[in-house]
Amino acid sequence: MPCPPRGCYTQQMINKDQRAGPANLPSAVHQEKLTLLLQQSHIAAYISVGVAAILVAVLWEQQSSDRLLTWMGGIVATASVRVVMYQSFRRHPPEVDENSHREFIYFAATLTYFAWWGIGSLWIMPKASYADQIIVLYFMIGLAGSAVAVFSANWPLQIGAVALLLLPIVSWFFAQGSLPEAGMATAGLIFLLSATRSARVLAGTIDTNLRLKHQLINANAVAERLARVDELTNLYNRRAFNEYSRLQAAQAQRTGNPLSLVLLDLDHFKAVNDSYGHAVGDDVLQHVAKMLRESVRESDICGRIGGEEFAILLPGTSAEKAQVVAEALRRQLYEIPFAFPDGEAIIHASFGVAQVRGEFSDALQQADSALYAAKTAGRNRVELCDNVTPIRRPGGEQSRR
Ligand SMILES: Nc1nc2c(ncn2[C@@H]2O[C@H](COP(=O)(O)OP(=O)(O)OP(=O)(O)O)[C@@H](O)[C@H]2O)c(=O)[nH]1
Repeated sequence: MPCPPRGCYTQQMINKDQRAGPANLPSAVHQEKLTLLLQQSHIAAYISVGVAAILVAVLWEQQSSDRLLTWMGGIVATASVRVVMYQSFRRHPPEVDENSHREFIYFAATLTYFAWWGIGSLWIMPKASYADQIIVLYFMIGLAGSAVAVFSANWPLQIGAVALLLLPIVSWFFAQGSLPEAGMATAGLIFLLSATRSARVLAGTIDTNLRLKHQLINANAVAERLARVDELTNLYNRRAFNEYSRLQAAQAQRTGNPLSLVLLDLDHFKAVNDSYGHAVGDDVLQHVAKMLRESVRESDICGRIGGEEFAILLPGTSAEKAQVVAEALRRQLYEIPFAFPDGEAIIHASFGVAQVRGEFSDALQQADSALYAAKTAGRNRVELCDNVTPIRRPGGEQSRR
């Protein structure tokens, strides 16, 4: 089947739309937050390994090299888990609606990384000098600040990272009991509380923005669908059918492949509405649409182009073959009675067939003439345009809508 134009619905897409509906909003937002988080945090993992190396260099003279290198090894190992997991997410992104255990492992690895930083900082901090303690506290506060920004898409991870980084060192300072250390502890605590508050505000703002974004995406998808699909029958509406058919006609002219058009109009449909009411009339239209959808090829395009008028475009099909298809549809409709409230009755339709040989509008007029000929010849029959003298309906094509 030739590729449909961009933004144009194919029948398969319409069928898929019917099944899928708009994306699940909470899942779509969750997935986007996860993507945002992963994108930011894997670069942050490299940066924080660099920062750890600087801290090791700064403390090299004051602390045992074994201890510093062991701590650095732990930082590299836990950061590597985050990077490897990021690569795995990149290669196999989680589906919307998937409840991913990988996500849990990633969160656990990230929190372990920050716990290693937070608890390890006490282990590598030279306890004898205030200057060294301030240096370590400075590094921890800086890292906590960047964690607020990096994990802004996930509030629990933000708070977890900041708490794991700062709580051990702040508690240790408080436990020392001296005034300078209590001052450093208080400064760290104030930073911890303000970072927690900022984290919450930032995460809330991101959540609201993503929700609005996905609501807009869903609303656009629904509007796009409504503009092209007939709500009652889920077939193409007239505008979309014509648009698609014009493109197919141009393509058929280029490739030389045959293309045909079948129009069908239910017979005496007014009587159905008058006898059973509009709601039953709608049921009949849906019944016919379902039959058409299920009977034609996947590559054929069905549309409801008027009240009780349908059209089918058949790529790769000559008028003679389209006439056979139309005849089969006519018989199928005629042979399967419709269950009306007071019993079964036959629904039938008249068909007009034409081959699209140039402009689609010409073929539409020819098929319409053939359809009119089928109506005037007694209804419930198929006419091929080549067999009928072109007839303009009284009042022209417009008068039927
Ligand atoms: N239930 C329902 N009826 C519709 C809809 N659109 C158009 N109609 C009705 O379709 C009927 C068309 O009537 P006519 O144009 O006289 O055609 P007909 O009765 O089928 O007669 P022939 O085509 O000459 O066989 C009218 O009663 C319209 O109200 C719709 O969406 N739902």
